[in-house]
Amino acid sequence: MEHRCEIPLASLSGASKRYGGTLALEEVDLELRAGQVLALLGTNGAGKTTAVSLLLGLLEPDAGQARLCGRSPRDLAARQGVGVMLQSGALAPTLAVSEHLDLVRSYYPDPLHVSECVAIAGLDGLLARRYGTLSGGQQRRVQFALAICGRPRVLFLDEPTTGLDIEARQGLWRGLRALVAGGTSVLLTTHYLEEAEALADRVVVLAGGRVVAEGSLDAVRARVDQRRIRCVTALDAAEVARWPGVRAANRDGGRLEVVTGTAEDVVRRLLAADPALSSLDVSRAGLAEAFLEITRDAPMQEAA
Ligand SMILES: Nc1ncnc2c1ncn2[C@@H]1O[C@H](COP(=O)(O)OP(=O)(O)OP(=O)(O)O)[C@@H](O)[C@H]1O
Repeated sequence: MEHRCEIPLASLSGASKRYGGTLALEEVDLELRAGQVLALLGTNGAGKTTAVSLLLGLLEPDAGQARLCGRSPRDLAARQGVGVMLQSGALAPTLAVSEHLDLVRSYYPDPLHVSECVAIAGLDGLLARRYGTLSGGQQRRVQFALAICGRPRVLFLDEPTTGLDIEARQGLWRGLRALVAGGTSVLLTTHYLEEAEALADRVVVLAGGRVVAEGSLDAVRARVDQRRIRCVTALDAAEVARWPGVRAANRDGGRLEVVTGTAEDVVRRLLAADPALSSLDVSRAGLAEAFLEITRDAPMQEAA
């Protein structure tokens, strides 16, 4: 592999960024290491795009530091081998998809073959189409192809599957997994929690410009370690919701669904309270619940 760079491939240390009265990022630390897929999760306005912009040198931090391959992100050498797909991917509408691909491929010494780009990004039948005539989802796939066509060592994807239908989203995930298997490291931002669950080794959860959780998917889940209990019972949901350790209890037809951090205690109490209880199922709550739990108490910070 040519010129390997220092790890971490991308990092923020103590990075803060303010837009006028809004503190968009406050003392954020994060690292993307070789071989990783890091998902930056957060609700609208959490600071994800700002973090990516700092890492790419599109913005300068007010305090702290951004590094790309151990260098300033504004250093051309740092940006070599980096592929980028931002949210606002304005491309010439009158050029054909194949012309866009040829143009961007020409910037790189060893680009992917057009057929590889088509296969990875799902561009079958689109090469001859003018970019401006494509649907939003098709345009997103072209932007993805342009981000990967230079065989990037590091790929930044800012909400790559926003606007894609389920099939297209899963197609992009397959393409991304193929790249990762080939050695590409990825930092992606997403609102889609299942996207982080499907792709990422590590997650950083941002809320109000601060990192509120960081680690492996399992570690982030363990941080809130919740279980979902489902069962068929006549017990009253409102009453169960008041039991110690119960975060939520809701009824869905004949089934009761309980979210709790103390599953064993709650199961014991459910069985004692209703000997006729049946169809008991206990599962680990998904990242969605963990994420909501973590971000609930971290509102956006506005300066006075
Ligand atoms: N150019 C700007 N001028 C003023 N405020 C900005 C600017 N860009 C972002 N902000 C504010 O900074 C905060 C963080 O925005 P950012 O775009 O980084 O969040 P995000 O997590 O990417 O959100 P989304 O998921 O909606 O894209 C928000 O409150 C946003 O309104």
